[in-house]
Amino acid sequence: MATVTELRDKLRRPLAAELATGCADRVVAGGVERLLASPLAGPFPGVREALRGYAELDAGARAEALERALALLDGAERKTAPRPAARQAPPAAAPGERLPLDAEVTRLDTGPGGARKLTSLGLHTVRDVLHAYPHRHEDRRALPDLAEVEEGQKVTVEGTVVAKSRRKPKPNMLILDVTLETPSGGRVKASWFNQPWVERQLREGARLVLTGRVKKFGRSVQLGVEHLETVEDARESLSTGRIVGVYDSKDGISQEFLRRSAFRALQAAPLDDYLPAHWRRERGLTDLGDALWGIHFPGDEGQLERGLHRLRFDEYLFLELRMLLQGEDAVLLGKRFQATSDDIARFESALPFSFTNAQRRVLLEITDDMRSERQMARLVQGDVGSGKTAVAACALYLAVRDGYQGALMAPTEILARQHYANLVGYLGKLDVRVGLLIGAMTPKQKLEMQTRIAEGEVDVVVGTQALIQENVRFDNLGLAVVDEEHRFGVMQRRKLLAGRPDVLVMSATPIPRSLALTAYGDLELSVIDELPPGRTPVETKLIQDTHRAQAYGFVMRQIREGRQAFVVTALIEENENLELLAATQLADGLKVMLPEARIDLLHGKMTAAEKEHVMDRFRAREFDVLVSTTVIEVGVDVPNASVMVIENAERFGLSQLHQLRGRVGRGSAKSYCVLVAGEHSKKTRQRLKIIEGSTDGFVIAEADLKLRGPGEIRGTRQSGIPDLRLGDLASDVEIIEQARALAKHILAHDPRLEHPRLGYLRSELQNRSQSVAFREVI
Ligand SMILES: Nc1ncnc2c1ncn2[C@@H]1O[C@H](COP(=O)(O)OP(=O)(O)OP(=O)(O)O)[C@@H](O)[C@H]1O
Repeated sequence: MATVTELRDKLRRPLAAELATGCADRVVAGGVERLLASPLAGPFPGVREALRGYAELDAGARAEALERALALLDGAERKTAPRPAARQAPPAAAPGERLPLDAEVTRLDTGPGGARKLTSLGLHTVRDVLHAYPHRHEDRRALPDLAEVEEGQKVTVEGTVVAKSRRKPKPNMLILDVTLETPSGGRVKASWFNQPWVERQLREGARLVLTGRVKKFGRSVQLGVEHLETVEDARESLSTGRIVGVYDSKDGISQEFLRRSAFRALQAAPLDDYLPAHWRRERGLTDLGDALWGIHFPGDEGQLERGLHRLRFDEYLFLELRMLLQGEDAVLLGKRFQATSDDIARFESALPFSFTNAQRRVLLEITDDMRSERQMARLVQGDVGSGKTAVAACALYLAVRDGYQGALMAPTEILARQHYANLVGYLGKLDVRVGLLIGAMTPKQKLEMQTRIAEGEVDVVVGTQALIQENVRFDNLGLAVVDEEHRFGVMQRRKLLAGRPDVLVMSATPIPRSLALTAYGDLELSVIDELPPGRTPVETKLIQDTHRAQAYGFVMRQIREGRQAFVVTALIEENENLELLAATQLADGLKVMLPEARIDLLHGKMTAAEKEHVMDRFRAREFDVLVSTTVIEVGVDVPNASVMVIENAERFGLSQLHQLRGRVGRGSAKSYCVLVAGEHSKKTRQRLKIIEGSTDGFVIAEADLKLRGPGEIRGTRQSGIPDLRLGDLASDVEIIEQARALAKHILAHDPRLEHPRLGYLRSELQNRSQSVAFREVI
């Protein structure tokens, strides 16, 4: 048995080489011949026969011969080996060395360059890898039959190649078509463009597992293949034939690699539970090992659900523990401002509008805090466009009037520049000196700005993280405003707090008030629950991609009226390169479809300066349509843009769609949002209809939760809160209450977690706080 496997493994390498290079290689051929002559191949005359004269065969024939030999060996192996039980457990691997959780990833056997890839994703220890959870899961178990598949649905099918053809419609274009017959007798067609290397796997009679999106032509089903494996490979694969996790990644780091790394970490790490068994039992929580295997490699939906539930519970438990432990020194002395009503009136009289009642109420709450000697720590929450920045500008003005400096920290350079422009607009005419400090500036410019800040020659500084770096010293910082808190860790906020300025956090993430306490336990909450008058809600229309031409016809009419448009494309398969490709193709397609329009592109691979240049030109109306990947950040403000088209809208979370849509409808013109659904299933329609029917962030968040299934995007992207990678504040009310009760119970009996029984829990709390993967949580 061992020899079958060994010989098979040794033959797989040359096969891979043949398929990859497609040409006969003398070294590879020599290796195969030696292998055949070795005792290893002795017991397999059939294999030797299949590979007879190997070195003389041409490239295509070699691969076929190798495949024949491998098929024989597979057969031999199946006869001798007991078949692994259904795909419940992950494939077994040789038991390796045990590694402590804080062992560096270099000790995980992830292949050449593996450790470097992991660290480039911020994963430095085995613990980091274990807790870098997939952000969604894909069901890649082969469908028993194809009767129910829907257009656009991603499915996995297993079957035998019953027909195969190759076409060369142009000299440099090769199209391979195959028809696959599934065990239930269904037929699926699949095509590959310019991928000659897959041809070897597509011979008639080959048994394949394909994953891809369904396209239906009448009753015939066509698959846009994204993943292909032979049935034999699929049996040992971490990437098909099961529910697979999809991880956050970046260019050049494949999902396969990340799955393998998670697998190795799970095998190597001790998964001792830090929660005592009786606590788990009482709360219906599975054990840690089952949960971690369950989130990375679930045997079935049940295990995935159990795992998610347990790991979510843990997140809340640690969050609550941390908050309760920190609570002791919560009342801090801060700055005491005059913040007079005269100054507020002076600020308002310089505005081109008056504050809404909600803005006024929130300003009162803020000024109450500013006037007290307690340090202000307040969260201003308001839907997109509700006027949070205007309120923050007023608070900054009050601080400056009292002789202090103010700072505004934004999550990205685009937003920092935009806030800078807005603040100059609001405060410039009130003789407030506003400065900008961002990473993209030259060292000389930065130094100059730092000096001016230190010497008190700038009143309000706008920046990114650069603002909290060591070498920025304020002369007299009184108020720090942090935009979109969820992008920053609380640690960063604390750094900014050196010198104890009052702190105002702005967020557009809709969280029910009762739950905001958990997310921002140490912040008071103010809500701007009213939009400025005269805003007509953005009219939203959901269409299928087959009606795209009409949608762009409408865009063109808006452009002729002097308006501008955003076109946003979704992230495809977690790969920046593909995303860029999709955006570029879309932009090229639009140039053909809308020849009169001036079209430009914004994507994540541009440098900050390039992005800003594009945004500046868009704001200055130098072009009409901005095609963008999701780098169109929350908060981008181009009031003349009156229409947004969101392609493949089904790939976004609803809250994200709502944020994106908030980029239009910011001026006085009536604005429109077109959601183009690339997938036509009932469920997609139902979800997207929510956005079509409401412009209220809270309503949308709630409705979304009701519809969301376990395999869909969740965590940070949805909730917008970094402390929670899995947790979703709005849906987890019950778990939060349980976790809070347990945290209180623990600390009531043992305020400093000193009991030896809680040793594991204590060290997990500390370790998570230090772990890079949990950096945001601290
Ligand atoms: N009371 C008001 N009346 C009229 N317009 C206002 C009022 N307050 C703010 N605005 C304008 O509305 C737009 C959005 O305001 P602002 O940028 O302050 O909102 P925001 O809540 O910070 O938005 P986002 O969350 O999208 O960043 C701006 O163009 C601003 O000038």
